[in-house]
Amino acid sequence: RLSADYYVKSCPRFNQIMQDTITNKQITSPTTAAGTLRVFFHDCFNDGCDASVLLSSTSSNSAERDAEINLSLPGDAFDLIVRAKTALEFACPNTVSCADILAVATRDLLTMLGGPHYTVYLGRKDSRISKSSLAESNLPRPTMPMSQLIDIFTKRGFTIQEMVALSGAHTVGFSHCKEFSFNIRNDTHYNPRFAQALQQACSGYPQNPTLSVFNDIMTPNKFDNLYFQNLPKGLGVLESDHSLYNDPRTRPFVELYAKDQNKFFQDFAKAMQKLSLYGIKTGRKGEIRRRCDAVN
Ligand code: HEM
Ligand SMILES: [Ca+2]
Ligand SMILES: [Ca+2]
Repeated sequence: RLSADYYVKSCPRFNQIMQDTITNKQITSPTTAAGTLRVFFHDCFNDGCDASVLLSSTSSNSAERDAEINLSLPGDAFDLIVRAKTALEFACPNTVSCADILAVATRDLLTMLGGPHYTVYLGRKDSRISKSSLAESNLPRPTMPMSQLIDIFTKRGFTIQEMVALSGAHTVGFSHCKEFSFNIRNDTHYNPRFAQALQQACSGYPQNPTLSVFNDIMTPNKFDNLYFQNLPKGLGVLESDHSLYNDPRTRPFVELYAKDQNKFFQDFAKAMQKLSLYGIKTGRKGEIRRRCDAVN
């Protein structure tokens, strides 16, 4: 039931409105792209790409967004979706789902950063449920052992290679100091000078929880394969980044993508397209929300 031109008749200006909104937002707030990519991932791994992550909590429900693991999702990503939805509701009311907006925004922002293009099939419906209690168990943590990380992906039908390709998303964006600081001193996988620099950058983090560092120190704002080239040099930020290189199950793919950016782009694009279809709701299993932060 999904199709690439799902809104051609019902909302002919869909692509144009998305493009305009995204370009404007990304130019004024350049951290939007990485933030949106992470929001999309966190939505999809929680019961599918159904915009459940966009719902706000109500007096009777604590929504995913308020789960501890999602508190660091940046406001700019949510703001982008609100802007796109507002413009789309004006042009074609009750037509475009928030889940489709998030999927297209993620793809278009990736392209703006220099990443690969892929077709996003459209026609997703929005969820009516969002539970903060489920978020923690569905999402990977940097402190999890590799077996558990692999489990989270394979349970959802993603191979180990697809997991590594998708982790290449850490070629852009930030990590807050609290996600890795406790670990720098004990983990021998860090390049010693890099460990020192990280410690310095994060020295004030208990008092200042907003302190953060780039995920890819070489090209933090460019979507490329430098993330994979960093890992063998001990220049990964999160413990899970280091593990991708240090675990024999994932290392071959890190080496492959470090050598061959085209292969990384091909595999990443395919895996993102697969992610964008994961657990989606169609027909009566969902709705077209009028506002992305509340059920109808
Ligand atoms: C393999 C398991 C993964 C773990 C343990 C993990 C963990 C994390 C953590 C802890 C952060 C820092 C967030 C912050 O402090 O604000 C982060 C950032 C990020 N992650 Fe992951 N992640 C994983 C996989 C993925 C995947 C599959 C994607 C997308 C396809 C992704 C996209 C991102 C992006 C884009 C950022 C930067 C966000 C920003 O700049 O606002 N991650 N990740
Ligand atoms: Ca979801
Ligand atoms: Ca990069």
